[in-house]
Amino acid sequence: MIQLENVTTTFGAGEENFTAVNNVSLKIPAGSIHGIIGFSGAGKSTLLRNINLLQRPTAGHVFIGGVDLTELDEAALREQRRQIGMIFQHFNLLNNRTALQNVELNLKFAGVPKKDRRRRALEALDIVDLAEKAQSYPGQLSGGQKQRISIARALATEPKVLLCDEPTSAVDPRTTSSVLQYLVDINASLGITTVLVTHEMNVVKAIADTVSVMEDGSVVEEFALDALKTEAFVPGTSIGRYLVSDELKVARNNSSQAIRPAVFA
Ligand SMILES: Nc1ncnc2c1ncn2[C@@H]1O[C@H](COP(=O)(O)OP(=O)(O)OP(=O)(O)O)[C@@H](O)[C@H]1O
Repeated sequence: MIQLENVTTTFGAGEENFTAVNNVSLKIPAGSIHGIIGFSGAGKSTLLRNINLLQRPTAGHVFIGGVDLTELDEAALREQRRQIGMIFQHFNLLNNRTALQNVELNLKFAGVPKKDRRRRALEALDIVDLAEKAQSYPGQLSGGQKQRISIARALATEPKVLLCDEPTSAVDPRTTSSVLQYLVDINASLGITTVLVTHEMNVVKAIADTVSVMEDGSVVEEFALDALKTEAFVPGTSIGRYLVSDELKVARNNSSQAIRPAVFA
């Protein structure tokens, strides 16, 4: 179980300070998939990075499996972080290393003995069906393949928690489905608790069990995705209602006529 208790993250100091995450408390059951959704700037990525203390909260506590990460010294925190994998929107692969070397490097950072690294890296690449691309460099791979390599890199250390920061924002819709399918299959087969940040409700609807809606640094609403499937369910906040309605909202007004080039008149 992941438990956040009154987590606040403030950037800057004095009058220039800005609270990106404001007093968030959250419980995410072990083995579940939890979505964090909201508009740009809502504080989603900061909250996600609070979970592995990549961004240390200014206040509050982060428990994983009952251990309060905020109370640990650096050595103990490094140890705990081995249980937490992370994937990013832009993959964050090293371009001068092969897919295999990218995965192996993460195992090295995690303290896995050299003799075990190759086997474990290949096993992880196999989970995302990319063992045959082990010797390819990131520049030779598609966006979807790069994201699968980064999933393999995260999985290689056998984490209990997988943090995903906009994992499908940089890929096309078909590739989105494939990446999400891997995340769902991995969650089901390995029981990894998955937390996924996105601004797309479709992504949350496709794979999450529960969702937190964020606005201006706060979690304003939480609901189970099963509830969404019942016709009577309506989110309790206006942003929740906005996000679950899938329509693209684009305002057109008459003033746009005024800036039309004469050629279209
Ligand atoms: N290191 C930082 N220093 C100062 N301000 C920051 C820092 N990181 C984030 N912020 C600010 O905190 C707010 C929340 O940022 P965050 O990236 O968490 O939002 P988000 O919901 O993930 O947005 P997006 O969907 O655009 O990625 C933003 O206003 C951002 O400018």
